[in-house]
Amino acid sequence: MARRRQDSELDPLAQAIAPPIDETEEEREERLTKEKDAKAVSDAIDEKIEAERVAEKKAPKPVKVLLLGQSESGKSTTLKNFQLMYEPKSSQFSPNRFFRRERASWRIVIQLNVVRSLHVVMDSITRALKASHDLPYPPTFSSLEAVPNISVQLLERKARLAPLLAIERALIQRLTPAGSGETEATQLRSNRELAVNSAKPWKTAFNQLLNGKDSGTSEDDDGIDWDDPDDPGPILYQLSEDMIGLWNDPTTQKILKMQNIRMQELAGFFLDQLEVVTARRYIPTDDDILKARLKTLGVTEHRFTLSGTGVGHDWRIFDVGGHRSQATAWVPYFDDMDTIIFLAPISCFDQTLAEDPRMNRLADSVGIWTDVCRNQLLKKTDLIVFLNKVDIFRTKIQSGLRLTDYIVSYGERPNTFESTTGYIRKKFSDILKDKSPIPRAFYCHFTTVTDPKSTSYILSSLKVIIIRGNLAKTDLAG
Ligand SMILES: Nc1nc2c(ncn2[C@@H]2O[C@H](COP(=O)(O)OP(=O)(O)OP(=O)(O)O)[C@@H](O)[C@H]2O)c(=O)[nH]1
Ligand SMILES: [Mg+2]
Repeated sequence: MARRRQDSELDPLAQAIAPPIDETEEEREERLTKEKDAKAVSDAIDEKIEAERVAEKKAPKPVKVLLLGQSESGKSTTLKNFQLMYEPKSSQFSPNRFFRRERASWRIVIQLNVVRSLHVVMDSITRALKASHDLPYPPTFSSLEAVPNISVQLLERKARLAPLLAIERALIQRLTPAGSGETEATQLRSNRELAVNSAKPWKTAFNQLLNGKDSGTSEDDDGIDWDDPDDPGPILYQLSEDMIGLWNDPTTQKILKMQNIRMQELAGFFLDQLEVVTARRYIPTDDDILKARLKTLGVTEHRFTLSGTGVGHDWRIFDVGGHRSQATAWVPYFDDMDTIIFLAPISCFDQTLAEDPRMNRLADSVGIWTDVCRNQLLKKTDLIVFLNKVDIFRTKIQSGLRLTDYIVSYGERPNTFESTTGYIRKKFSDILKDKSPIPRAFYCHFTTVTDPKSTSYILSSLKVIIIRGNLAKTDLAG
């Protein structure tokens, strides 16, 4: 006792926990009981931590899937399909209501898509006008005689649509409000496309700023503030008739055709639904949200719980920006993926890259695929190819566009849908066979990821393959 007192005099910690010198027998009893209780609590916590550690070790490892492919290949749209299928629904009576909380944000994106499309159309009319006034001749025109007569009525419509420019600016500001942390991460590219860094929860930030709350918390709350004085919806509604008239005017269609502009193939095409999307109380449907275009910057991780082999699995899906400089730059960071879903938009066989007009967009996709296949870091990763935008591809082939005019190696083969798609599929399969450091199975699907029905069917069928691959790797590691 005397010795401990000596120690406690020297050591402040020992002093703090040492029993009082004049402790009575009763106080001692009480102190010992308290200490016993405290130890029991501490032991229980230790046991719980150990049990959790053991359970975590036993649980299947999270399934990691990376979406890869050039810009506009459909990565974010594929992710939206996963969200539609697997994120918790608000109730079993309102299936596919996942996007409910985000509808206000997607409405703005769709409005921006509409306004951008109209600017493309209006710019084409301006070019046609310049040509008809004998101004410097645009290279897209084959001859002066080809300039159609532009009616006064069409010109008046176009003039009445001038406010669209201001609306576009307002919409961009709404998507990137000051304080959302988005402004510095958001870029307006040279082609006027808005890109948002998806690593930041832009939709939540936007909704909160818009409504002062996390919107859409009740079942019938769509998160849209219909009385918001800054909402461009009412002006778009007022301009609706002119937008529809301008788009449907045969002269407009002729001008677009002559300038080789196919609006239907551009990302975020809503011009055939103008009446619906500019309606007073327009709320985007799930299909509309799948079609809405917002370019991705950076990388984002999404988590889902999926069951596939009877066990609940934690899935992590990574969506990355596919801008040319980014597409393969991601690869070194993703060497621990179980599966890569590689998206190749096959409909772009007749397009060149904006950044490099000498490069065919489909050839670019094939180039990225080759890099992925031969990459040593990814040799244990399962690869699944989505040959995407088959709907547009089919239309092009059926309208007489010849694959061989753009892909010379196609040669004299018949220009049918079956033959052309078969050729492209084989090309991707051969590259995997030739370039992969170790033999790997070739999984390939023709997809239209804007169609949620067929896509959910494909994703369900892939689920088991992906989980199986993940389990095999876990077994090998263990
Ligand atoms: N018609 C059609 N449109 C598609 C298809 N897949 C995607 N789209 C549209 O193409 C546009 C681009 O798709 P995204 O999913 O944003 O492309 P992304 O690969 O994420 O592009 P980045 O974010 O720039 O890398 C969107 O407007 C989609 O709605 C398809 O199969 N058919
Ligand atoms: Mg994207």
